Amino acid sequence: MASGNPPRHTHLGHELAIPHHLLKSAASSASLRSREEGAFPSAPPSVNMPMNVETSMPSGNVRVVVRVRAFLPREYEKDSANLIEMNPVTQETHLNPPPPSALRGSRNKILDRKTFTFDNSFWSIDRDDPHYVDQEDVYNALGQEFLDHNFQGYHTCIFAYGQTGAGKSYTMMGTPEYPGLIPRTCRDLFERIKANQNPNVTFTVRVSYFEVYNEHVCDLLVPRRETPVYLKVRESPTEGPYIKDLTEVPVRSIGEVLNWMKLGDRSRTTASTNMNDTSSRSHAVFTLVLKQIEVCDGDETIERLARIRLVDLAGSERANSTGATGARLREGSNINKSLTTLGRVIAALADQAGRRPSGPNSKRDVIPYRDSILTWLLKDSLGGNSKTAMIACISPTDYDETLSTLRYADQAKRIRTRAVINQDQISQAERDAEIRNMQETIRMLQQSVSTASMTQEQQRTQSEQLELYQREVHNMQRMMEEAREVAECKIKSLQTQNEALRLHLRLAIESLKNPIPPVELHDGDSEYGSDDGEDEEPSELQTELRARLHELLGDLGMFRLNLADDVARFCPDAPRRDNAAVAC
Ligand SMILES: Nc1ncnc2c1ncn2[C@@H]1O[C@H](COP(=O)(O)OP(=O)(O)OP(=O)(O)O)[C@@H](O)[C@H]1O
Repeated sequence: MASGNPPRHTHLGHELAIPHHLLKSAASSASLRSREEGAFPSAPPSVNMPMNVETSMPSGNVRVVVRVRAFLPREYEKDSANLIEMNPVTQETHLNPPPPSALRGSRNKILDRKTFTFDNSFWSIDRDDPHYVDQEDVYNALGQEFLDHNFQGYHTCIFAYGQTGAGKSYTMMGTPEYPGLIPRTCRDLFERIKANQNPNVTFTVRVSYFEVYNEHVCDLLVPRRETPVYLKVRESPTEGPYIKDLTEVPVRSIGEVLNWMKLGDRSRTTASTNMNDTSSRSHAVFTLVLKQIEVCDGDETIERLARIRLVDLAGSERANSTGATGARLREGSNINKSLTTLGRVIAALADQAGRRPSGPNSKRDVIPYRDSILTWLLKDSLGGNSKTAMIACISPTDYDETLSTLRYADQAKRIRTRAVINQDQISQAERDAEIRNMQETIRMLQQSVSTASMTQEQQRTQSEQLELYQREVHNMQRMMEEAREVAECKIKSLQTQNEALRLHLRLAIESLKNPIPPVELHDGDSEYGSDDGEDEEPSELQTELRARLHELLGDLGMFRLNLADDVARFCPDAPRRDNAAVAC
């Protein structure tokens, strides 16, 4: 939108031409300006980030890991066989066919041993195994690296996929005893912020939490009501799909995030099925937005923005194994519908990535994001501006479901996203001007909506347009507010420094007017010393006091030298004194 002919907005059956500069500013303001991946040489030293961010993720590809969970009591009871093998060196995952005794009577298809290779194969079956991967290991292998990307200004998304009861919620959320990736990410985020040494950088964190249940979006950070409130999904040309009126709360500590997380978890839709006592019946999306504002010289600020999206999908399931009927069955079919759409989106993206780079006129496939709310909301994470990872969770005992999950994951490996650093460097004056331009655009749109007899369709389009602009202005105002707060802090600290300098100078001038006479210290000169102490050893206290006195006199000498320097710098007309004379 920023170049070429200005797009025209339909108005009253004619076209309403919005001045080009207004459109340009509106388009560029809502999303932070981005740099191409790799263009940003290294993280600023202010951010607690390894200088050499080591990444095993090939540039742009979705990172795919697989995790096999421990046996559950019901699997022990049935004496189920373990079908999974993993090679910690090659990261291969092997799926073996079940023993003939475990095959259902009618089954006559021959099952093969299947092998897949992922970025990581996490073995979480037996805690006593030397290669056992616990919650911390998963975080260290994946979460840490993704948080590094966030501090660099990249959006990221980690989502857990797998059949019901395969360990998605355990991996993402975990238990109080074994916290998962989400609480660990939050903790590490605040620890890194606390460790930041650069006083010019300030951090703000906001959190939101929603679920997609039966193709409806519910805000998990507002208390549940009798009649559920469903939120609408909208799409902005600059931000992509977003949820209108979703609660986003600022958080200042890990304690605050955990409280919100608990509140959200209590509102989440879960139910007991044959496969899982606390089965998630919805897709839950936990999002943190990290903003870093660095105040530079003048009124310029650099802002880096990262969205950290952590998704616990509902489990894919077969109706006969979950034993679902009624509402559970309807939930299940909706869950499967959105997961099937997710599968189609992944397949289309993988297919697109597998083809040779297309020429300027070649047609790109339409990716069916809009076929489900889940895929529409994850559009950016799956095929856009995000570094993305998929954790495929598998059970060690179910051949068919595990094979389907592994195939899904294998396809996801081929997807390439286009992550960019979301960074904006702009002065307050420029931003003020942009806001004024956008407000002007809104005023024109308001006029066009209210003045004339438009068809309902035109009115709807105009209103949507208006809503988008208003959201953009709101975002800009919030950014300005944050930048202003940071600048005010900086000004306060400069004022304090200024005060200190003034005091220093006043002392300097006073010292010039009333010079302190040089003091000479002789070893015997102390009210604590002895007069005839020639042959008497000084006490420990005396030695200590003498040393301290020497130290103080040394400091005094330095102080006087500094004063003389300051006087020479700040009061060049004052009578000059010999430095050597003022120093002791
Ligand atoms: N790595 C693991 N180690 C030990 N127990 C695990 C592990 N992963 C999962 N579990 C246990 O397995 C059970 C099912 O796990 P979880 O609820 O995470 O599955 P899920 O994939 O989220 O299922 P659903 O899709 O139905 O919500 C839980 O009792 C959980 O504690």
